Amino acid sequence: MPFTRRKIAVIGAGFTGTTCALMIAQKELGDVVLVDIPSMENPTKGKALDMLETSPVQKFDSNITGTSSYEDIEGADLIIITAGIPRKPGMSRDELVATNAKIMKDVSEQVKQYASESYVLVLSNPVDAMTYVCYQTTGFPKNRVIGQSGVLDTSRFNTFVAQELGVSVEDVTSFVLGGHGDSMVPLVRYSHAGGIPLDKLLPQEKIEEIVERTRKGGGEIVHLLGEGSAYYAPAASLVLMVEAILKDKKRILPSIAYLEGEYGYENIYLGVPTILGGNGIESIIELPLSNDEKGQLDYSADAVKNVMALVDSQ
Ligand SMILES: NC(=O)C1=CN([C@@H]2O[C@H](COP(=O)(O)OP(=O)(O)OC[C@H]3O[C@@H](n4cnc5c(N)ncnc54)[C@H](O)[C@@H]3O)[C@@H](O)[C@H]2O)C=CC1
Ligand SMILES: O=C([O-])CC(=O)C(=O)O
Repeated sequence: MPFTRRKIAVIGAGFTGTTCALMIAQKELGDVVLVDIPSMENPTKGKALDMLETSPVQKFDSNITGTSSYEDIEGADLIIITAGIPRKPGMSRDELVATNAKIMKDVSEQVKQYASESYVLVLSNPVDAMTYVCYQTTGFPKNRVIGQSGVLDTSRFNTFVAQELGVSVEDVTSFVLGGHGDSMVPLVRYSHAGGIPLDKLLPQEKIEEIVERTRKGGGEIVHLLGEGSAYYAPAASLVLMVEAILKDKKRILPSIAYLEGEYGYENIYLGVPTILGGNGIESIIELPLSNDEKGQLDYSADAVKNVMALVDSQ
């Protein structure tokens, strides 16, 4: 059998979707099909063509097409769902739940119909609950329905740490657990720069400032933009996860995963450390947590459960 190219569908051709599509093509991870609603068909085709026309300059051979027809995602290996509305300044992500749950359900039905073997990465907010909607609607196994939050939240944390220390971002590693909201749990105890624990390098109050800024990192960008929300770092985070899966890299990355007993939680999608590889979420890593860390994670899990209950009651 000849080798074939990977097919990656990006649903939602807005800021995050298009940025992600271009990054995927630049890395030649596969051919990209960008999908949006019928009234956006021409702009979606136009964005795809414009991106494709960068390929001779940027030297990539991935194809990029735009469509509003779900038949075009037929047989996709991987689906990225960014469809939905972003929040406005002053809003929480959870306030998007009613509108975006409907969109997520519609999109997930199409994914189930046309790409039943695909791996799905969800970005739309409130992302923990939207990943749950996608899981329920597609009926796909839990290792194939994955949400993105922790790679982005960790990237923000690492950015602030590197800035504060005046060192390379490449040397900073950390973990952020929990829901993608202001109650997320940056795990300072598991954060290092050059292998040195963070609390040996920065005073406690500086670390607390960074934790707080990370928790509100999405809101900081929403406020600065005035309209819409972050898209460069979210798209880059998605692409890291795409690469981990399509190249079977077995990366240790935070993912929003369906928990069935891990960390003491049942039937909830929550951000936890995972091994991401060719089979999606291949396993969940259970880190030992202090009482304080577990208390913070419980609080965050409760916040996610409340939003999941809203989608269950819709
Ligand atoms: N989980 C995370 O870390 C992050 C989540 N987000 C979320 O991602 C979502 C998208 O954000 P942006 O791309 O900035 O928004 P955007 O408004 O630029 O793009 C969303 C696109 O979805 C499309 N859309 C709406 N309904 C659709 C449907 N039924 N089928 C296909 N497409 C549909 C819209 O026409 C629009 O083009 C938002 O909900 C935002 O809050 C954004 C950044 C980070
Ligand atoms: O803040 C938002 O609404 C978008 C998002 O999830 C993020 O940038 O973390």
